[in-house]
Amino acid sequence: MTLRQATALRYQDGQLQILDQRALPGRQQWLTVQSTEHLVELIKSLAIRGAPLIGIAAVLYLAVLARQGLALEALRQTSQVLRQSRPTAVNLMNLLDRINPVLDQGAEQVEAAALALFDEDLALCDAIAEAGLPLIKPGMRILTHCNTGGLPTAGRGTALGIITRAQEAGLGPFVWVDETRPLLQGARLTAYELKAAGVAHRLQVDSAAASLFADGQVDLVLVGADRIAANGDTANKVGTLMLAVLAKHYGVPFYIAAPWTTVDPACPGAGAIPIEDRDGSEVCQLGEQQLAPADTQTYNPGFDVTPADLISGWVTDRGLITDPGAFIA
Ligand SMILES: CSC[C@H]1O[C@H](OP(=O)(O)O)[C@H](O)[C@@H]1O
Repeated sequence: MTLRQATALRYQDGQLQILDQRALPGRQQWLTVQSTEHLVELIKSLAIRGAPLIGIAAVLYLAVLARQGLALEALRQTSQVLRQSRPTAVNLMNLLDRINPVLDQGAEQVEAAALALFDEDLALCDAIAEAGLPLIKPGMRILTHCNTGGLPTAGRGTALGIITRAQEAGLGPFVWVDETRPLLQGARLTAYELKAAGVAHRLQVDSAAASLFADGQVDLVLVGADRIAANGDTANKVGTLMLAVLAKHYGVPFYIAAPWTTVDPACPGAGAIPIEDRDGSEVCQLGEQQLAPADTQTYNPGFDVTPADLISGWVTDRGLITDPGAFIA
């Protein structure tokens, strides 16, 4: 049985479908991946998004091509093309590195390897939720950024997976949701997921976070990651570093939640993490509405890097890590 169903991805018998996250929360639009070029466009445009899910979509699409009988050299070239689709989230590279060695072993082996990577991420999400649960005290007010639930993973998510696990445990967490400009993953996706999970939350513009800290309204910051370097420096959605500095200043614990597939032991630290420089139209427009003159020069990094010394700990599938030395190979 090859069916695999995640919140935003479905694979069965050589067909890969994705829930277009650009259309959420207004429209539930499922798309069938038509070609490598189509998949790259879906990843680049964040129809498919989230460090774990990008990698899972890539390896499952190699299974689609292998079942179609694509030649080995073409499979290898496709793997290289997919590797370039988004440079920061290392899960993509880590998962491709794990399926590349079996590309010459036939469609059945390629598909089995891809499905195993899907199943692994689902289990990693559950392990992260259990490892993070002890951090959550009853009624805790948690601030989160971007979106880290079931939408960007094969399972229940990373940071949001811990929060919904705490909800299931009756701890009644409250979540401050950063809207997360410019693509609004918080407003569009995290609020959508928390509402579905019955978790109390309020949405704020990113720049309102500072006053929440100043007013003593935040007990914990819990966010995801796209790449954890060997020294613990951690890349995540732009705006995360600002929260880490605020948390340090106001004495609030700041935790990262991520599977070990987000760790890059070959990356020495912040300066070596490639940060995606995204199109300025994302800043100058809001959907079809022009906010700034179209030719306005912009600065639109997709991510920023929080230095390890601003991070209280990393919740991973291998447990709660507080020593950044744990990420060295
Ligand atoms: C569990 S998703 C991890 C990570 O990915 C998101 O980035 P994007 O929405 O650009 O794919 C965000 O940085 C999350 O924290």
